[in-house]
Amino acid sequence: MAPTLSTTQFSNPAEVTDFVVHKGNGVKGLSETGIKALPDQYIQPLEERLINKFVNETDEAIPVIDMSNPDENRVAEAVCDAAEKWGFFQVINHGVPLEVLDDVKAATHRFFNLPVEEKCKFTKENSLSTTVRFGTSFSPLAEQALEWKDYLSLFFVSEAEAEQFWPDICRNETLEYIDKSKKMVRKLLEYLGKNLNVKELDETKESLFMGSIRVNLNYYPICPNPDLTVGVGRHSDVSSLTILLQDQIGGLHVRSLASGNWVHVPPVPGSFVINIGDAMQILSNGRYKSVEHRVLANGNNNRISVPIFVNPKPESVIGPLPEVIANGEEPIYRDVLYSDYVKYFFRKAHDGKKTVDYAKI
Ligand SMILES: COc1cc(/C=C/C(=O)SCCNC(=O)CCNC(=O)[C@H](O)C(C)(C)COP(=O)(O)OP(=O)(O)OC[C@H]2O[C@@H](n3cnc4c(N)ncnc43)[C@H](O)[C@@H]2OP(=O)(O)O)ccc1O
Ligand SMILES: O=C(O)CCC(=O)C(=O)O
Ligand SMILES: [Fe+2]
Repeated sequence: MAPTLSTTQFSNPAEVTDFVVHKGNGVKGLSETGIKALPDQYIQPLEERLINKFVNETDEAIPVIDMSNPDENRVAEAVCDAAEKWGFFQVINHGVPLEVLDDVKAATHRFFNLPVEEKCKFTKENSLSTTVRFGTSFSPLAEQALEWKDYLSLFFVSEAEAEQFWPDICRNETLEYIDKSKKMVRKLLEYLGKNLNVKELDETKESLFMGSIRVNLNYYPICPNPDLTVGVGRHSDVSSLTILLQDQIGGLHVRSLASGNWVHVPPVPGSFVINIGDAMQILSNGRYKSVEHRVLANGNNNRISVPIFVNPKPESVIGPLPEVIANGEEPIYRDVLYSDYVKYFFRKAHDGKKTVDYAKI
């Protein structure tokens, strides 16, 4: 007979929520109890789970771009083309030392392997800074069905602030990861900007495109019934650009704009997955696409990923760039305060591409 919740240490779903969300054990703690059946609150509606029906592993793949190609115009063209047609691509030979990537992955494992009392120092309730937050799922109080993921979210204010508030066990590696990725991020934004008639990344444009940085350390533990739930539900990022480091396990899927199929993003050692976020979609007046993506849960392996969300400053007003509108295009988005946009995103469950409607005219 299949095990049920009543055959585990939990006698009802509320006890599970208390253990995972309120006591801070996360889904990692739940997975490590040896739980054999997925608790009810993790069961996603059918339409959110039937991913395999729409996955096309062979015909479609997001572009892989070699950033070391000496023909820089070709690289820029490939980046802009992928941003318009896919909203997603992978980069190899990007100049970020592989050691930095290995170190931040190891630091992620170290953080999640801390005892629960240590991790709990960084929950929303306990954290000494609003820039540091350890949590689970996405927005547990707003969600009908929870997601099988724990995270540590770190908003960069300054080295001194990080020194004071970020967890010791992963601070230096995360700061180094941000620092060493900046050159690549600037290059990508320069390519994307030029194609929108933005001549240079001056102070104003820098603040709009890359005025704030958030890094999440994501942990997806082994799941008892991966087909019934998700690691991360369908969403688009609210960033301008996301730089994602994933390990070798796989599970990230992207919605193809051409076919509507879900396309797997295969792990490529030493690469980054790059995606356009909502802020860039809005700034480019819809030219670059912020595309739906999701992460499957996994029944055999723990998985980690480390996205850097490159964002406008919270106090920036974002709307279609004057350089884009100058060509006579009708703006399809209004001006919105970026922090309002992000709050709107965080206060509801993942809902595919609906956040961007907040800024639609
Ligand atoms: C977690 O799983 C995720 C996350 C993601 C993330 C994708 C992204 O694209 S993240 C990039 C977001 N951009 C920025 O952070 C830069 C701009 N930042 C800001 O404007 C502000 O820092 C702020 C995020 C709006 C927070 O401002 P603050 O004044 O402190 O507002 P609060 O009232 O504290 O928060 C508002 C609301 O959001 C919730 N929240 C805040 N931070 C986080 C966080 N890091 N993770 C999850 N939720 C967060 C907070 O709880 C508040 O909601 P309440 O209901 O509690 O009021 C993609 C996919 C994922 O699965
Ligand atoms: O873990 C992944 O591969 C993607 C995570 C993600 O989409 C996010 O954190 O926004
Ligand atoms: Fe995402």
